[in-house]
Amino acid sequence: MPPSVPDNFPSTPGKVKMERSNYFGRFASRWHSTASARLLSCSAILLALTLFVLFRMSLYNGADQYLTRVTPIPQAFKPDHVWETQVRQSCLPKKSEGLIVLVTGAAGFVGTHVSLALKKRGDGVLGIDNFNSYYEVSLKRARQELLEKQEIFIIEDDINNKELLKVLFDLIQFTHLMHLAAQAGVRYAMQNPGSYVHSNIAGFVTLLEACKDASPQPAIVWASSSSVYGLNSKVPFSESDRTDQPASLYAATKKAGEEIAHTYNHIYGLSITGLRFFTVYGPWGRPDMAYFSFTRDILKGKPISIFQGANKQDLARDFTYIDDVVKGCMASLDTAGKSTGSGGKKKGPAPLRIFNLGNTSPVTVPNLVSILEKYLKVKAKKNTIKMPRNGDVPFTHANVSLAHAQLGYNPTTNLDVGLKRFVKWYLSYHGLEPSLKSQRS
Ligand SMILES: O=C(O)[C@H]1O[C@H](OP(=O)(O)OP(=O)(O)OC[C@H]2O[C@@H](n3ccc(=O)[nH]c3=O)[C@H](O)[C@@H]2O)[C@H](O)[C@@H](O)[C@@H]1O
Repeated sequence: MPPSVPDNFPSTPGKVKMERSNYFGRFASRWHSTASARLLSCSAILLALTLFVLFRMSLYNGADQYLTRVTPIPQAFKPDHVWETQVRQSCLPKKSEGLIVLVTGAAGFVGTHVSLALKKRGDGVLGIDNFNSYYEVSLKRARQELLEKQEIFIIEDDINNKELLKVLFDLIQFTHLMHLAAQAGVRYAMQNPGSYVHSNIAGFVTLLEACKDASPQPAIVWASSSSVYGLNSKVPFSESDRTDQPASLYAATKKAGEEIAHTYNHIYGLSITGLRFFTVYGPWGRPDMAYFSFTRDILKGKPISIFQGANKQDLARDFTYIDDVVKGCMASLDTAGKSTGSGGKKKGPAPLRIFNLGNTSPVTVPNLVSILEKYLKVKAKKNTIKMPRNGDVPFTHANVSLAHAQLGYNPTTNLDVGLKRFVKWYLSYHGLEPSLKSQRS
């Protein structure tokens, strides 16, 4: 709606305005002297009014479209008995002193693996995921099936639904929030920037608001990203290195998350641990990532593009295997100190931590492709092209000594071993190797 102008709104004083009104006065009085002129001026006013209304409507619709896509209005949430029972059962720990963890992005790659690991050791786990179509929803559904087999319930909703979160936090006293829901992908940020703001910033704040209001407040562990190091050229990347040069909007939203975490820790006493993941890969992985899309294209005989940096330098990533990352996540949950506030009030200082979870040995993209060729037993059709200016960084390399000292984090899977396991899963999942089909279940 156009903003209404109050009656007492001061008009711009001065000479120009006076002259304009006099001119229009004289002009109008001449025209209004005949009936036909009066008719003409009425039609002109009507036409102008119609055009103005149409113009405002088009503006409003445009904005509204944007708002509904990026910030859906929270739906009134009314839980029923069946829903409550599913939630309570899923949250029930199977061991004494078990954690009660809300996992966001539970149908995602890391979310699925962490949920299963928690459940396996007897913790209570509840998932939430909006099942968006950034990549194949069928893969997310297949992951959900895996979780359901282990009696893990996933609520299908958006983390921005604060009414749902209120009901949930009133119903269950979560000991921990494992926040893995995010708009991932470095390069997609140029196509759909709004989705990064929606999930990685607005969604995170909505969750933190729910956590700070809870009594007792849960401890929070969440996924930041190695991309926050951006154009940092000091290697390996340490947590104390500069992170003020993000190269993509994705990286900028993750960096914003780290600053937001500081604020909620400072004001409300929330215990918050951020984990900077380094290009996590493995079975049940993300189809938008290079190792996954290369596998698909190599098997289809389609050419793949290998990006190169300045001076034809190969790009390199500190590819980190999913099982190592899961261990880092579990250790972060186990060592997270308690939040100190309750009902929105801070009672004392709480831990605020940040850790690199990488592999410590970067591998170039051409090397990654060679390993895939070996296990797929197919030669790739390679196009080597200059890295597009789309937010990529030339290399990543983690220093994990802090995570090692405080979490006992110790990555043990190299890229060769990890990709062998990935290829085995990929072929089995897609029914490309009948003998492996039985292992899928
Ligand atoms: O660790 C991280 O912080 C990030 O890791 C990955 O981002 P990225 O490292 O770009 O992973 P891929 O998209 O799998 O790309 C890996 C490498 O392959 C290169 N690549 C990608 C695609 C392609 O067609 N060709 C190509 O050479 C990329 O430039 C990059 O060097 C994830 O996609 C992010 O969500 C995550 O936060």
